[in-house]
Amino acid sequence: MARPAAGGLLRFGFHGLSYAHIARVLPRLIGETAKGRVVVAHLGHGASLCALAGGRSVATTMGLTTLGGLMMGTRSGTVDPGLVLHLIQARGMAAVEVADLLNRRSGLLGVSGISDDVRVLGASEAPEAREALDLFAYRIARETGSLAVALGGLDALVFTGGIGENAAGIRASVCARLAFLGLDLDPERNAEGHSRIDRNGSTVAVLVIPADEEREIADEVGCLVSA
Ligand SMILES: Nc1ncnc2c1ncn2[C@@H]1O[C@H](COP(=O)(O)OP(=O)(O)O)[C@@H](O)[C@H]1O
Ligand SMILES: CC(=O)OP(=O)(O)O
Ligand SMILES: [Mg+2]
Repeated sequence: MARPAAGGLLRFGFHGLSYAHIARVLPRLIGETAKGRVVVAHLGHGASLCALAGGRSVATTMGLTTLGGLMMGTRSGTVDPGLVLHLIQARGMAAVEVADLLNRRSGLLGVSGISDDVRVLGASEAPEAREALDLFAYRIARETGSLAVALGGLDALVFTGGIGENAAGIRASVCARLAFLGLDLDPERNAEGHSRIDRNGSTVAVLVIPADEEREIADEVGCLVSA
């Protein structure tokens, strides 16, 4: 029997419509591999990862709120819980100020001090911009490693969302850090924006699939209407 959640609090995860769409289209793109161990990286203003086993979510990086997991445009992602206590107890910050700091003034914007937009940071020559993008890619790769443990390995990695679909440099930086898993990115296919961007012989398939949450909503409403 499932245990009742503490105070009704649940680990929700987010970007579910995006992940549902990927799980739906993946078999057409990679066949039987779609039934294996897949990590999907939804990288937009908000960013999260989802581990799919047999097409079903078994772990995600966001939890009760959209603050957890990856570093994002303006959100910190996971931090030491003691940091929050320190800011309140030792620095005298109000809870509302901490919430504003972690949600709206952290992430790519906070680290770079320049922008939350990957396009602006990619075009900047400031070392802080480079540092922010490197940290963003490092956090994605590190959390992908964590989800690979949850899955017991990795057969496919999918990039989606505005950054996942368009930022070839971020994809390359993430994939380089995951090469030890047997993931071999094809730099040309990645730069040219193909949907399949791993090299022949890569033990991990790497794909870029456009997010289509609207299509998922339409399909679900269609199912309800025709039921
Ligand atoms: N051509 C591009 N190159 C790099 N990054 C891009 C590009 N286009 C959009 N982005 C990034 O995508 C982000 C928005 O992603 P999107 O998935 O549209 O957001 P949302 O979470 O609001 O749906 C922007 O913050 C920007 O950093
Ligand atoms: C859940 C979430 O972070 O949404 P968005 O990516 O639209 O900010
Ligand atoms: Mg979106």
